[in-house]
Amino acid sequence: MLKAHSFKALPAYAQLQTHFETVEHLHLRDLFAADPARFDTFSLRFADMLVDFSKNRITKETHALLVQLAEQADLKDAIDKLFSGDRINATEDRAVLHIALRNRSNTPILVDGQDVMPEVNEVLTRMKGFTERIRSGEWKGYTGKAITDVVNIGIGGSDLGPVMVTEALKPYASDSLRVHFVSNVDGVHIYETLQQVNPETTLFLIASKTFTTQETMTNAGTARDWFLQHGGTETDIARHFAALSTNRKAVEAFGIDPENMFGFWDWVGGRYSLWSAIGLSIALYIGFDNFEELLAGAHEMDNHFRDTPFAENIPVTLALLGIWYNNFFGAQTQAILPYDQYLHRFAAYFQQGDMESNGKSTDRNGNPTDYQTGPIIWGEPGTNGQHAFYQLIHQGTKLIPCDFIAPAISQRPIGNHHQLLLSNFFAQTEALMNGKSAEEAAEELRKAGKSDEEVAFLTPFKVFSGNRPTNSIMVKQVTPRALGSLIAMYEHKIFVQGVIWNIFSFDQWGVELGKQLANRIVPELADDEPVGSHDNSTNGLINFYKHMRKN
Ligand SMILES: O=P(O)(O)OC[C@H]1O[C@@](O)(CO)[C@@H](O)[C@@H]1O
Repeated sequence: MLKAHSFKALPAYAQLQTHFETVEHLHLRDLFAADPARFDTFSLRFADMLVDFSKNRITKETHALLVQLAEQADLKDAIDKLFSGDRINATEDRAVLHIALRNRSNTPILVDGQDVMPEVNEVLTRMKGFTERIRSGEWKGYTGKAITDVVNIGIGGSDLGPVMVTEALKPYASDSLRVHFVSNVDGVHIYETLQQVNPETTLFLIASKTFTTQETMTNAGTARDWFLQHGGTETDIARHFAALSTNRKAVEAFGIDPENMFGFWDWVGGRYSLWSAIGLSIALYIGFDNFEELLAGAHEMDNHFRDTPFAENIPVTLALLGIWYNNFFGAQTQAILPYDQYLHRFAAYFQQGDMESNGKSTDRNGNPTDYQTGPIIWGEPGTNGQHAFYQLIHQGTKLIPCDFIAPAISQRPIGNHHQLLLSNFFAQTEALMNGKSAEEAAEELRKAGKSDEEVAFLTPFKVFSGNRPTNSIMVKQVTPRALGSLIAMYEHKIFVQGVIWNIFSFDQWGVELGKQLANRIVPELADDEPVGSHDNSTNGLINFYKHMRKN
C-alpha cells in the first residue's frame, strides 16, 4: 500500500504557496527576455520526442520546489511499488501492472510471489497467432470466406483505447480488414454498424473486463441475434465471436468458445488495458508487429519514468506543472490539443484515463480532500480548435493550461499542408505566451486607417493578455512506437498526480451509483403505468416519456 500523507501538510506545499505570490504576476514575455536560454533550461528530450515546457509560468525556483513536492510525497517509493506489483489499488486490493503488459525486457514481475510474465507472453503469443490467421485469410467464416470486418463491442476502457489507437495508426492498417467500434447502448450504434457488415465475413470481439457491463452485453446479444438471423448458426458462433475478458465463466455462459477467449487479469485497469487482450482489434488492424512496436514505445517510456531523476523526468514534469496550475493558479481544466488529425480521439481517451483515475475527493486516509484533485480533460485537434474555442483560451477569463502535440513529419505529406499545420502549432503557443499589448493593438488599428475614435473604441477588444501557459510536445512522426511512448507518458503523469494528491487513482467507485439506479428504472419502463417511486423530477421525466411513446 502506498504511504499516505497529507498533500497540504507537505513542506513544499506551503513554500509553493508563498512562492506563488512572487510568480503569479510575472509575465512570460519578461521571463524569456531575462533568460535567452529559457528554452534549453525548460526542455526535455526522449528518443525522437521533445517536450518544451518553457512557456509555463515558472521559474527555476518553481521547478525546484515542485520537484521537492514530489520527493516529499514519497513518489519514488510509489513508483517502486507500482513497478513491483504491490497492491496499490487498495480499495480493490489489486496490483496495478499495465507496465507488465508491455514489459518487453521480460524481467520478472511478481504478483503474490508469482511472475506474471509467462501468462502475459502466452496471451501475446495467442494474439499473434490469431491475428496472423485472420489477416492472412486463413481463418474462414461459416461460408468459407475470409474475414473482412472486425466489430469491437465494448465501452470505456474496452473501447476508447482501441478506437484512439486504430485512428492514430490508420497509416499502418491493412486495406483488407476494416474495424468498427460499437460502445453505446443506444441502438443507433449497433444498428449503423451492422448495416455496414456481412455476417459471413465479420468477426465480433466482445471486449469487457468484467463481461457484465450493461451496454456491452446488450450490444453483444444483439450482434449474436443478428448473426443467427442472417445465416449464421450456433455452431458458427465460434468462427465469428471472440471474447476479451477476465471473466471466463461469463464468456462461456454467453456461448463463446473458450478457445476464442483472450484473457487478462484483475491487475489491468480498464482504462489502462489497450496493451492487453483488449488491444486485439488494434493488432488485427495494424498487424502484430506494429502492435509490438506500440508496446515497445510504452516500455521505453516506462523505463524513462522509473529511472530518470524527477527534474528531468517527463511524466513527473508534466504532472507537477498540472498541479501548479490546478492547485495554485486555480485552473479547473487541462486541454490536450493534437495537431494531427489522426489523433482526433486522443483527448477523449484521456478524459477517461485522467478523470476516471483522479476524479476523486476522498484521500487515501479516507478523509474528504480540502484541495482540488483531477482536472477536467478536454480537447480537439488543431487547427480545428482554433475555429471553435481558442477565443476563450486567448481572451477568456479562465486559465486553461494546454498541451500542444505535433509530429515533425506527417504520415500524409500533401503539398504544403504540413507546413501550414505546423505554422499554426508554433504560432498559437507564441501568441498565448506573448499576447498583444494595447500599444501594439492601437498601432495596428492606426495602420489599418482607423480614426482616433475608432482606435480608442476598438483597442480594448484587440488586446491579448498573453501569459497563458502551454507545453509543446513534438515527436518525429506518430509511429506505433512514438504513440506507445506518448500514451505511457500521460498514464504516468496521471499516476504521479494521484500520488501527490494522496488519492487512489485505480478504482472507479463513482461510476457505480448511476448504474445501480438505472438497473432499478429498467423494469419500471416495461409498462405504461405512471411511476411515483422517485423524486418528482425523475417521476415527471419517466411519466413524460411513457406518455410520449404512447401518443
Ligand atoms: O471492460 P468492462 O468491464 O466492460 O468495463 C467497461 C468500463 O466501465 C467502467 O466504467 C467501469 O464500470 C470503466 O472503468 C470500464 O473501462
